[in-house]
Amino acid sequence: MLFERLYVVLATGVIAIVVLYANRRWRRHLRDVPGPFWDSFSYVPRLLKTAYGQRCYIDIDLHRRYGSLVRVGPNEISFSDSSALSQVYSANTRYEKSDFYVAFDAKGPHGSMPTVFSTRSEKEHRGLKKPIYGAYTMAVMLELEPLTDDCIHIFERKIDEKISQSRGQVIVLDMNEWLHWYAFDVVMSVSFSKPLGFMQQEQDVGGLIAAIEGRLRYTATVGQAPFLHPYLLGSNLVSKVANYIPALAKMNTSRRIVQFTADQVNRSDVDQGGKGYIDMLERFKSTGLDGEEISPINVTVAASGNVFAGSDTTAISLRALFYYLIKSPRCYDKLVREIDDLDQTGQLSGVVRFTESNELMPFMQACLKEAMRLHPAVGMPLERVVPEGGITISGKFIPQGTVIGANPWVVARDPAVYGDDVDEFRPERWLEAQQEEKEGDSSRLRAMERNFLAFGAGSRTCLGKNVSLLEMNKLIPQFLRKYKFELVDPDLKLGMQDYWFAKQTGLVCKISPRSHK
Ligand code: HEM
Repeated sequence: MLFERLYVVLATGVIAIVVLYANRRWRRHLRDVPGPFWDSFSYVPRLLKTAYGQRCYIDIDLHRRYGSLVRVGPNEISFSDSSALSQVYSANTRYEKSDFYVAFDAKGPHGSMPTVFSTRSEKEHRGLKKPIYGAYTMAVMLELEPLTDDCIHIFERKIDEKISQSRGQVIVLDMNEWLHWYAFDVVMSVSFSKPLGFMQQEQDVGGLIAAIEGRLRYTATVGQAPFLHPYLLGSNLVSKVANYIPALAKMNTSRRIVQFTADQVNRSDVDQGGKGYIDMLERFKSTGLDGEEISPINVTVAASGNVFAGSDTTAISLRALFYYLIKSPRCYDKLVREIDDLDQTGQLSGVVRFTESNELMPFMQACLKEAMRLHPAVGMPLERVVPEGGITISGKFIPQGTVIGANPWVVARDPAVYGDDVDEFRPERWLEAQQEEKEGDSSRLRAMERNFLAFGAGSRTCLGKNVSLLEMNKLIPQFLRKYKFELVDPDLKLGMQDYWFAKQTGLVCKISPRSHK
């Protein structure tokens, strides 16, 4: 009797699970969107694929196999149709961020807090962004430019010392980590008026880079099945226990990153007076800028965005540019000629200024754009929720509540937009499109810009874009003017760890002084 009852309970359970999964798989409207069969059944394939750290390549491959719409989860669709991009990622969008971003919330003293980056609500986003966006303008960055110069001086001094220790010969430098240290020192300088000393100490100060990396592994992976987060590191109890398990402690670092930021916010050692500039933190704190009040905890949360998002992204873009240039001697030489011509005619400052690079170096701008096209810093879909009324993409109706997203890596490789040589590093494509625009046809450039999601798009476009443009536009010409860069292994193909940020591994370079410098 007991066994019979047990059998009935078990059979009912199994049937319920089968019905649940079948219901998911054959959901109306989504059932005929192509994609790997098991991805439409369960969240496990998504979790596994992301945990593998190669999501950008996986997504490119999926779209090449299945077309512009791919079902990548029971309720998730990846799209690459250009015509839908400006609708989904627009300035006044109704497409809110998905729960993928939940695990990116900052952990404050009183629990999780959505940040300007992680908040799902567009309304809340506007409220969080309004008091701080004034600190990210290019005018502010130009005021803070001398802080970037200081970091470039430190970087140059370090390289020069190593070259002189090797009697003026070639040195070998792990540009992977040095570019990261540079990017971190700059973003800390413009944010808090002081570099943390990554380059000075030649190490990951306070383990901050490792802390961010660990957290990203968690957020990127668990974000594939965000309903798990409250039972994992989103739970206070689990989070406390995780601190005693080294493998989990590495990922349980959100509170530490926020605490680090709070220490900077509460600093007493930085004298703002007489400096001739106001750093970003002071601007966040100032209530006068946009007439908006901002609470102390919101200052910390806003500043933690700079800590979390401000270094990996720029370092990845810089690495991409160095790598593609070295791999393409034609482009490398052309860019060096552009810089040298300006240098020889006295048009460059001691440290190249942003305006010199931005206004006088068209090929340099094209190289930067092309490197960021081929290697966007974010390597996973920018997920959004379809609002009321649904959306039709590639002729297919997708209902309200479905999670859709375009991966910047996928849309940047659309041959219909960028041409058949889409996988090649060819900066000239941007100059050609700009020329067409000058001649009255802007269609190609507009399409290329629309598919360029390296900085995101619409209302959630990167806030720190100007910070990174400042850093990159100065460092690259300055270094190419002074040094020659080669790969230690000329056949090197960079490794990849894609946990939201598509981080390269293995960029080890030979650096030698250029003879006339
Ligand atoms: C080359 C460098 C950078 C790249 C490629 C980049 C890329 C991106 C992308 C793709 C997004 C949108 C993500 C989404 O839609 O989910 C984003 C948002 C954001 N980024 Fe960046 N980023 C860079 C540098 C920075 C820097 C230096 C900072 C801070 C100093 C920063 C702070 C932010 C913030 C706060 C957001 C959220 C904006 C919002 O939702 O309003 N980023 N970034």
